[in-house]
Amino acid sequence: MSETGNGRPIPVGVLGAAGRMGSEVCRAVEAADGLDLVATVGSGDPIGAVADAGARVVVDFTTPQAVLDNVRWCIDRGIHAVVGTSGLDAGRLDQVRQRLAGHPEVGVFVAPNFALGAVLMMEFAERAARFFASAEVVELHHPNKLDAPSGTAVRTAELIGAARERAGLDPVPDATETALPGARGAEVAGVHVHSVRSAGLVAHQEVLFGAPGETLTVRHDSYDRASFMPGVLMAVRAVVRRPGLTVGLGSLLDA
Ligand SMILES: NC(=O)C1=CN([C@@H]2O[C@H](COP(=O)(O)OP(=O)(O)OC[C@H]3O[C@@H](n4cnc5c(N)ncnc54)[C@H](OP(=O)(O)O)[C@@H]3O)[C@@H](O)[C@H]2O)C=CC1
Ligand SMILES: O=C(O)C1=N[C@H](C(=O)O)C[C@H](O)C1
Repeated sequence: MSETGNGRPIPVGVLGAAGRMGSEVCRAVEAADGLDLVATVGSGDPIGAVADAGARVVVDFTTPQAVLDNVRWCIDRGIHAVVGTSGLDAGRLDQVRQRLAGHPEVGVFVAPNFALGAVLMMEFAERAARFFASAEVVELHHPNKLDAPSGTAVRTAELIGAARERAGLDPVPDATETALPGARGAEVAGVHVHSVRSAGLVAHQEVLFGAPGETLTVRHDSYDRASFMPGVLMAVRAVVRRPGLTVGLGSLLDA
């Protein structure tokens, strides 16, 4: 099946190919109709291999430190990018937008979480936010994760914070006067975010809402990295038809 309209499959390169996510993405691309895995790049390899191999889309699952340079490199060479790596905060996304301005034909697709259930969990949390005085996010991950809080938790807190602001809610009630450092977690957009790291976990998040007499818990669990693959493949197929920056998988689910 042709994904490009030219009768040929989309050539795909993967950055971070030896990592937990990168290796899963390589297997998923190889097994997917209409996609062709043409280059796999690890931390010791030259990124130029993806251009040499003719990749039209690059998937990046590297590190928060490496990702921005990788994305800029792709944009400058007219290669579309699908980015799952965390660490592209609002300021860094602005830098991506600026770079794209000089390459209007290129698409960059960034999603803090490619699991469809996690996307829905964020949407449900955003919808619930205005009805509850209290909101806290607890994210739980495997102990090899480099960043805390997770990109998903930061994005969720931002969505909740914005919804609370639109609704004119007061700050979350909290009488804490003394606390050990970190006891109340990190604060993102006025929402407390707690990070748990434990062997046995993959990627999990709970959003706890509270109002007088009731609580609502919205929870998502990724038990296996296979959970991220349908979203990654969806983004790879979409990005060739979507110039500019797209953030989040939500827009694809409604298409
Ligand atoms: N959006 C989503 O749905 C998801 C996002 N993530 C995010 O993806 C990222 C990767 O996670 P994970 O796979 O668990 O991490 P890993 O550490 O398992 O993999 C990262 C890989 O990238 C390699 N690497 C580092 N720098 C470069 C570079 N400049 N070029 C090419 N390869 C490089 C590393 O090599 P080496 O080890 O030699 O340094 C490593 O093999 C994280 O930021 C994580 O938060 C994870 C899961 C889902
Ligand atoms: O490092 C991980 O594993 C994950 N990272 C992403 C994040 O930071 O939100 C997505 C998912 O939580 C898995």
